[in-house]
Amino acid sequence: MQWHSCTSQTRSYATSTPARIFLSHSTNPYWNLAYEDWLFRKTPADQHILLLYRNAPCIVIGRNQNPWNEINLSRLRQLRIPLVRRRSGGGTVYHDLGNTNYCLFMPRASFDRRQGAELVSSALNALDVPTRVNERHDIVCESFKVSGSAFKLINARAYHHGTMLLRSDLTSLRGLLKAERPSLKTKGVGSVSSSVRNLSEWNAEIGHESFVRAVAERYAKAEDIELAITEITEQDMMAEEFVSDNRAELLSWAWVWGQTPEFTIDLSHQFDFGSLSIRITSKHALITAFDVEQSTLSSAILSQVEALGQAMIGNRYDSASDLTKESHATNDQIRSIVQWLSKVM
Ligand SMILES: Nc1ncnc2c1ncn2[C@@H]1O[C@H](COP(=O)(O)OP(=O)(O)OP(=O)(O)O)[C@@H](O)[C@H]1O
Repeated sequence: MQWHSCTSQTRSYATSTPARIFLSHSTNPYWNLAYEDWLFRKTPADQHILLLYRNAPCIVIGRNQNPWNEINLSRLRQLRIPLVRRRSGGGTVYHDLGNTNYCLFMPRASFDRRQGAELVSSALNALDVPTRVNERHDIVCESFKVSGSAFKLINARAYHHGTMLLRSDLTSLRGLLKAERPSLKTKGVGSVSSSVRNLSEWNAEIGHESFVRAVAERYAKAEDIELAITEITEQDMMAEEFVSDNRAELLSWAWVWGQTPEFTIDLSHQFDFGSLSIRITSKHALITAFDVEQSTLSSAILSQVEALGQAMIGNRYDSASDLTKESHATNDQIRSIVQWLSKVM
């Protein structure tokens, strides 16, 4: 048995498996997240690992979040940016090649919510960027958020992963994330919106390579290992059946949308011909109820609205707008209601 001592932390522990550092060359979020989960579940429980990766533009939501509450979905579709649901909790973040992610794996017994962020922040301080870790365990620079963190703990294992805004497209970031909709009630987790900045504002030279190098060096020192980075390609990932299966699950509708916690949405509108308030309930992203709460519509129109609502039950919430568009409404009033619904749902 070997003892690893930490030079920069107070932690000291016994391990039989030396710490390792991996750098992914894939920029595909599904492969990277699947590989991250493989490292979490399939490496020895006592092993400390650092994984670094970055993704092509995508939005990554937390395991228990509601995409309709977090994202400007029409903009996401317009920009053809994928929506990815990760396995850890926490909020919604934007990724692109200007954002590098780190993931620190460890035995649960050595897990500490702050330590990982402190390590990354001290690596940045060595690059002359004045970062610090705030009370939410986010890394901030002055008062601006530059990194967000999430954690996962299962049995004897834990990880802490985080983003790092080096030179991301902040206009896309802001345009794709949206304020929560007060009319949508959910048991899911809401994001905590912050003012974000890129680290390039403090260090014009900083980029993926220099960040990777600085964090890897700091980690090697803390773990008392030689600095050796194992580079991983998509081919390496594909060779592991667990990773391929995991990636397929991350791509599935059942995971991306179907994991959405139950929610209700209250929608009201004043039309020229009367008012309508409805409540739609959704479970596993399927419509489970459509209730008219209040209406001053004529009884003929109201019964058509109710029939439309009944037809929507059992359908995916994300296909409801198509369904309403497809309804062959011959009546102008119904057509207006259908158009309104397809816009606001
Ligand atoms: N790549 C990013 N890095 C840092 N902050 C971001 C990024 N993208 C978006 N943000 C900001 O972070 C907010 C979400 O923060 P929240 O604390 O809810 O999630 P998080 O737990 O930090 O996310 P993660 O777990 O992925 O790090 C967004 O509303 C936005 O203001």
